[in-house]
Amino acid sequence: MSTIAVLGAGAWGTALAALYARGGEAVRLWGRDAATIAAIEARRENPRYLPGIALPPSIRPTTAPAKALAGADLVLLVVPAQSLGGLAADLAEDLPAHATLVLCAKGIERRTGRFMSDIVAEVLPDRPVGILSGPSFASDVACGLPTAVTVAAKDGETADALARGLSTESFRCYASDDLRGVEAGGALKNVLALAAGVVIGRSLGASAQAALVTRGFVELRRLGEALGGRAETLMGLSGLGDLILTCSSPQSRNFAYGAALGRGEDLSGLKLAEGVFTAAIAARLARENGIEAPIVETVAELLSGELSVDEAAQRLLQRPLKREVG
Ligand SMILES: NC(=O)c1ccc[n+]([C@@H]2O[C@H](COP(=O)([O-])OP(=O)(O)OC[C@H]3O[C@@H](n4cnc5c(N)ncnc54)[C@H](O)[C@@H]3O)[C@@H](O)[C@H]2O)c1
Ligand SMILES: O=P(O)(O)OC[C@H](O)CO
Repeated sequence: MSTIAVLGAGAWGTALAALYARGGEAVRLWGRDAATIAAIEARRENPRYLPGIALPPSIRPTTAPAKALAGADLVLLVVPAQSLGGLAADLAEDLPAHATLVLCAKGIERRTGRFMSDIVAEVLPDRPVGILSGPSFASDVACGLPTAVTVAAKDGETADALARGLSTESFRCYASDDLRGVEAGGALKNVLALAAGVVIGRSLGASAQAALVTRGFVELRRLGEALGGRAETLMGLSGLGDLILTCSSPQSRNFAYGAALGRGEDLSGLKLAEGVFTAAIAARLARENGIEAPIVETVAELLSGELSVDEAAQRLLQRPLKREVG
């Protein structure tokens, strides 16, 4: 049995806590929001982020980081990408020396262009670090529905050990030593899910959706490779797999955000959509690396208000014709 500290009591942190508590691990769940933690303690439910899903009684919720971290073998960092650097710095003193960190956010730090593993390597150097990414909606995982994801680490042995430690009967983890490929796939698919949502919200049709997702995948692969990932990783669960999931389901918050944008609705009050924070920095990284990424760039300009939805669609359709491959 492992002792697992889950840091971040939003939808994904709560789902992972439920998954591992049901699997018999000792799980502590830390959150900064006292009302959410109190509700989990009292009602065995996270009413704000995962309403209606019963949580195992063995989860130990807390607002005290030191309590969550004491004696933990595995520490799952499950806050949004833009908050990871601050959280890692705050927790440095309480982290057990031997604990392996598992980074669960999908994004790129917009101010610096750093991926999640870069942030942690700088703030908490010399720690064993893994990335967990792949097609996995929090509510599915919290309910025990099956899926498969990728767990990556810089070296294959650490990745294999993490994949064994993090797999359960319903949650199948494949190991990878391509850390950058796995985190690039997870971050970039969010930007493309926004675009797919816009297509559906603007009623442009299922044909346009399939075309956009296919060309979006070309961009994900090109840019992911330019940033250091491997093509076969980007074609795996954390790239193509998660792209398929989030570009086809309104259950995806990124897709839902794009759909609301496409319908011209008020966007305030929507749930976390990581692609909103990643789009501009991904477009900048593409430009800096000489990578053609018209969909990613168009999403960034749409979000910044430089383009309307109809102008964005026209711009993509009117690009010069070219060969599909090469
Ligand atoms: N929800 C999913 O289905 C899912 C699945 C896989 C990966 N992820 C990724 O996990 C990450 C977290 O997503 P989520 O769904 O849990 O989001 P969420 O909006 O449901 O919850 C975010 C949580 O982080 C907390 N938080 C935010 N900033 C913080 C800070 N500075 N310090 C401490 N806590 C902070 C919030 O209070 C909240 O509890 C994202 O990068 C997301 O892409 C989500
Ligand atoms: O709801 P989304 O769009 O953040 O997607 C959640 C997960 O990343 C799906 O794998």
